[in-house]
Amino acid sequence: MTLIIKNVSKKFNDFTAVHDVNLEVPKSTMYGFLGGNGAGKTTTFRMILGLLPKTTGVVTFNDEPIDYSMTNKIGYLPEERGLHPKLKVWEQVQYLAELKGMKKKDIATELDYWLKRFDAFENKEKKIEALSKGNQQKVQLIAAIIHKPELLILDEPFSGLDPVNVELLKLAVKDLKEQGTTIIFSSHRMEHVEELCDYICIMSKGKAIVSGSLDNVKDDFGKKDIFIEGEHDFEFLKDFEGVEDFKMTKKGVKFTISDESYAENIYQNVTKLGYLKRFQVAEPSLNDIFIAKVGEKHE
Ligand SMILES: Nc1ncnc2c1ncn2[C@@H]1O[C@H](COP(=O)(O)OP(=O)(O)OP(=O)(O)O)[C@@H](O)[C@H]1O
Repeated sequence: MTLIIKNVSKKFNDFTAVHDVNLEVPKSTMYGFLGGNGAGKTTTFRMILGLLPKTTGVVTFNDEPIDYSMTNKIGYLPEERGLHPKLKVWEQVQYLAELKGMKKKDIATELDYWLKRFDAFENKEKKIEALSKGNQQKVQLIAAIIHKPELLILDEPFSGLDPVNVELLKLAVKDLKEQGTTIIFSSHRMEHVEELCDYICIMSKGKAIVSGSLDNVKDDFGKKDIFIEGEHDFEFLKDFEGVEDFKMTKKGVKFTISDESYAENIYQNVTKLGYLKRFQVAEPSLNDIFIAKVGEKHE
């Protein structure tokens, strides 16, 4: 395991913002953090980075505690974007990259590469304050990745980006992962996490209530979605054993079964009706899991 988070907790006065979080993040994987507002994601990230005093627990990266000596190996996109409004884009990135130990010549080459890749090369000479919010975010993101970090932590990297830029960013993080970077990011958008991540953690009220590989999380959840489409009345399926969350759709029905073993009986009954355009047993979506888990009580 590259990053190990053991028994990590943080209190702000009497309020427990993060409670006993334990996670293992393998090298060169993407780990997605989901959770409602105030769930504890940013606090966890800040603890991983050693930015919060008076925390309990242990965080190691490649078997060493994370401290200042590791700064060149780590990239961080904080939730609160912190760029200097009066600096030009290249000056800002150069300043931050030099702090990470890069040489001016390498910074210039890498900056041009990333600005072009993020379709923002024309902003190189502009002041930060003259850029839109999304374009400022791209600059901060470049500053987080320009030194090719081994560990990259991105706090809501997709927020505020238009769909074209979301795609550019997705491709970039996928490439970084392929090249060996271990990436953690938070998002409120389930579909981004579902598409990109090998591992997920759902936080609720400071606790990691679900964590592990996406496949295991889906298997453990157990439930499956069934989609049926055709020109028949499917209403009778509502009363079948194991059927939950029954919903009529424009083309048929969608519901959940509490275990895949219920699918066969449903299939046999529904095929008696005649031609079907669709009968699909699908993995639960992350959205289904999130709603089911975060909706439950976690004491
Ligand atoms: N410096 C602080 N002092 C007091 N309370 C804090 C501090 N920082 C965070 N908190 C509290 O800790 C809890 C967790 O906050 P955190 O920012 O980690 O949540 P989050 O999951 O990142 O939320 P969001 O999705 O809204 O960004 C919240 O209730 C927040 O108000």
